Amino acid sequence: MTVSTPDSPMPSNKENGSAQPLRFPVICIDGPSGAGKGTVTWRLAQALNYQLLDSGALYRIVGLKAFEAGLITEDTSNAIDEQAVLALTQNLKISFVPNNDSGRVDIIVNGEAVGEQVRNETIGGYASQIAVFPEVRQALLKLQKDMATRSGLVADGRDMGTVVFPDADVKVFLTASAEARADRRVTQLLTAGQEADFEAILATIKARDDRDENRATAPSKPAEDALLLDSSTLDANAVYEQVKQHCRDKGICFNS
Ligand SMILES: Nc1ncnc2c1ncn2[C@@H]1O[C@H](COP(=O)(O)OP(=O)(O)O)[C@@H](O)[C@H]1O
Ligand SMILES: Nc1ccn([C@@H]2O[C@H](COP(=O)(O)OP(=O)(O)O)[C@@H](O)[C@H]2O)c(=O)n1
Repeated sequence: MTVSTPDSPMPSNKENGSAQPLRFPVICIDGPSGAGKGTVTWRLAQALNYQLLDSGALYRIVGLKAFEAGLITEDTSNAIDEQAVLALTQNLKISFVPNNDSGRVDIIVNGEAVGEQVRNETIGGYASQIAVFPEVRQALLKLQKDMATRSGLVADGRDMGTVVFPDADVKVFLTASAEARADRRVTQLLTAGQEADFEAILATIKARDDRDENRATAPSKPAEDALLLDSSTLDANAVYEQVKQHCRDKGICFNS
C-alpha cells in the first residue's frame, strides 16, 4: 500500500537547537470515536500549515475493501482471513486531499474518490475488526511514519502517540463519555438529514471502544506523556484552545 498527500513546502516551525538536525514536528491526537479528534486535528493542520494524517481512514478503507471482497460479513462471530486482508491492503494506493468544505480529507483509492459512506458507523465497525490484525497494522505502519518526513504533521488515530510516532513533539489523548460521543453522532446524522437512534449508536460506540481498547496489538490507550483531555463538557472551540496552548507549551509556534 502507498499513501500520498499534496506536497507541503513548509519547513519546521518548531524552535530548533542548532546542534540538532532539522526535523519536522509531529502532533498526535488519539482517542475514541466521537471524542472530537478529527475536528481539532483539522484546525491545527490549517493553523500550522501541516499535513494531516487521518489514520482511521486507512483502517476504514481496508475494512470497506475487505467487506466488498466478501472477507467480512455482517455476522461478527465469523472469522476473517487475515492473510487475505493483508494481501488486499498491500495492493491499495491511497491519497488524501484536504477538503475545506467538509473539514476533512477526501480519500482517493486506486485513483477513485471514495464517497462519504466510508465515514459511517458500519464501516467504522469493519475497520475495528481488521485493525486487530498485527500484520495489517504493520503494513500500514511505514507509510504512516513516512508522512512525517516531508513537513509538520498532525496525526489523528488510536496509536499515533504510542506506536507510530513515539517521539512526537506533542501527544494528546482526547476522550469524552460514551453518552456525550453518541449524542454528537446523533446530532451529526440528524444534521445530515439521516435517521439516528441514540441507544443503537451508543451500543455500537461501546462495542468499538471495547474492541479497540482490548486488542493485543496497539490498543487504544494514552501514551505515558500524553495530555489527557476530557471533552464531555467542552465545546469544540474550548478543546482547540486547550490543545493549542499545550502545543505552545511544547514549543510549537503559531502565527496567530
Ligand atoms: N467538543 C465538542 N463538543 C461537541 N461536539 C463536538 C466537539 N468536538 C467535535 N464535535 C462534533 O462531534 C462530531 C464528532 O467529532 P469528530 O471530530 O469527527 O470526532 P472523532 O474524529 O474523534 O471521531 C462532529 O459532528 C463534530 O462537529
Ligand atoms: N490509528 C488507528 C486509527 C484507527 N483505528 C481503527 O479504525 C477504526 C476507525 O477509526 P476512525 O478514527 O476513523 O474512527 P472515528 O474515531 O472517526 O469514529 C477505529 O475504531 C479503530 O479500530 C486503529 O486501529 N488505529
